[in-house]
Amino acid sequence: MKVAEKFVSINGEGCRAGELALFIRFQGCNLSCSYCDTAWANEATCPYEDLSPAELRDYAVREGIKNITLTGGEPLLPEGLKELIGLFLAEGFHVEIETNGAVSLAPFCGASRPTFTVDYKLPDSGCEEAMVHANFDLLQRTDTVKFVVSSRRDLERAREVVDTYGLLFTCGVYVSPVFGSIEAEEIVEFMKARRLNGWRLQIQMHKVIWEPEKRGV
Ligand SMILES: C[S@@+](CC[C@H](N)C(=O)[O-])C[C@H]1O[C@@H](n2cnc3c(N)ncnc32)[C@H](O)[C@@H]1O
Ligand SMILES: Nc1nc2[nH]cc(C(=O)O)c2c(=O)[nH]1
Ligand code: SF4
Ligand SMILES: [Mg+2]
Repeated sequence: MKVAEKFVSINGEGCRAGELALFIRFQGCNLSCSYCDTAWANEATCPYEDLSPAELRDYAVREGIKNITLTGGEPLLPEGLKELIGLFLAEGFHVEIETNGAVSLAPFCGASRPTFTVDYKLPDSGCEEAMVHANFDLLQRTDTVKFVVSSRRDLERAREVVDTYGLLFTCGVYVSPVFGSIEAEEIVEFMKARRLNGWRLQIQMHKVIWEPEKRGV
């Protein structure tokens, strides 16, 4: 499996934000979002370590961090992912997957499954047409749909998607600014004006703690 970077940090996003997590970032992605902050990991020329699922399991056991976040790139693409998830779950790790909404979750939703944070790519990302809406039927209370917004237009579309698919009844709903593109205050005003109960604003904590471009944190 092509691993672009692996590191221990605090999780800057998601339902376990602020907790320690071990990150595995896979190389390669099937989308090209306008705002992607890890475009470097999507390049075919990006240096990577080639590690087997068993090697990654052994690495995680050595590190001794209970939360594992699989990200990328797009983490649902690499061959061997199902095996890797199985090995991590068998060791008792909490496995969270940050996925882009453009890959079916179905193969990874057996009896024992990871937690998913599914991005819904909004109009300003340029990738909305790739969204797999059937994924919404597979989500559980412990999963999250995350909307990364750049504009008022994105916010309006996020609201439409949440209502159309009844997301507040099935999973968590998070909204997060494209870093530097929209003021968090504008998102809060939108939430207040529309009385968006149950929505949760999230700021990428690692970009506040470290330089926004810093890797490995
Ligand atoms: C780099 S992506 C990797 C996982 C997967 N490809 C995805 O898009 O969910 C991890 C998370 O970072 C978010 N992200 C990427 N660039 C961002 C930016 N400039 N500002 C805020 N969030 C960003 C994505 O929307 C996604 O939720
Ligand atoms: N600290 C930290 N937390 C994160 N949570 C999700 C991340 C990601 O890039 O998917 C990320 C990341 O890159 N760094
Ligand atoms: S799907 Fe994720 S990794 Fe791929 S381009 Fe979009 S934000 Fe970047
Ligand atoms: Mg990131």
